[in-house]
Amino acid sequence: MKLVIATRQSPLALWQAEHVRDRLLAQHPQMQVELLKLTTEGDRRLDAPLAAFGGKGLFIKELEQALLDGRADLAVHSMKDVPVTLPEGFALGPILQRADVRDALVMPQAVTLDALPQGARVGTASQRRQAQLAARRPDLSIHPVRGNVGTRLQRLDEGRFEALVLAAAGLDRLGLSARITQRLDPADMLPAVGQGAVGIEYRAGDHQTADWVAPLNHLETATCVRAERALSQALGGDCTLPLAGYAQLDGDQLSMRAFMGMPDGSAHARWQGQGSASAPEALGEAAAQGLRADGATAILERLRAES
Ligand SMILES: NCc1[nH]cc(CCC(=O)O)c1CC(=O)O
Repeated sequence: MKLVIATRQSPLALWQAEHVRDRLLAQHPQMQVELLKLTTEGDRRLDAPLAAFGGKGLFIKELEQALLDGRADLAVHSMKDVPVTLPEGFALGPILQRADVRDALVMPQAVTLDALPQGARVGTASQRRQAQLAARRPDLSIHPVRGNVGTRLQRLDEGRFEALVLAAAGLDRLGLSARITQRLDPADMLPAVGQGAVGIEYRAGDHQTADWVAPLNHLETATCVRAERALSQALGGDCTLPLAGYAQLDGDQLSMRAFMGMPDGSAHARWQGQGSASAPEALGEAAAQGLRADGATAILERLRAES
């Protein structure tokens, strides 16, 4: 029994692949699990704006090629970065238990978002984070920053901005929790669809691999992420949209909050509702409809006109 995991080489991607490897070894002690470390087009072009070269899909194309070639059996991803529709021939398998879903502020000089001085510079390249920051603190000035978590922290340490927004899960996984100044309540900064969850992709029809990795699935997380991805899909599935969505499961009840806003803070739409845990996609679609009714249709038109 041998499984090969295709992974990017960023410290976060490696942590996640090693985590899946360790979980597989705990499940199947006789198994041999290897990592195939690849460099993706997205990694090679970390300085270009994401939308300019085709979006986040380019971070996983090389991993999928390795699956097709049979050089690897599975690929491990942050669910936040997995497009809602996979190319033909691939399937999304288990989704592991979600870690801290929240965004985090890293700020050497302030203690809370509200305590940041007027006009403070905040580093983020995410339209979603920008739209929500602008809705709450229109005075802040947004500075685009891309690259791995370490690169972004370095830019902060160089003094390019006063605060940085990153996913708490990424910082925690990298042992950088001590750098977090404030974990933002989802009411203040709603996370991205899939944030904090790690998922496994394999070749469609590879039942052997599917069977081996199936025990890693965390049903509650998978249900929530299904609802969140349905929201994204119903709004066009573009993962660079200023869209946030977070589902939570309580018994049979699935609840969800969604947000879409203009990155300049000039308009936003919100929705909140409940549905059945047995129909997560239906809740995600209801959330998309709710957002549209609250102004997201006009926001989507304005975004399209500006791009
Ligand atoms: N887009 C990059 C990315 N993809 C997943 C994470 C963090 C881990 C996660 O959300 O699971 C990050 C870094 C960040 O946004 O700070």
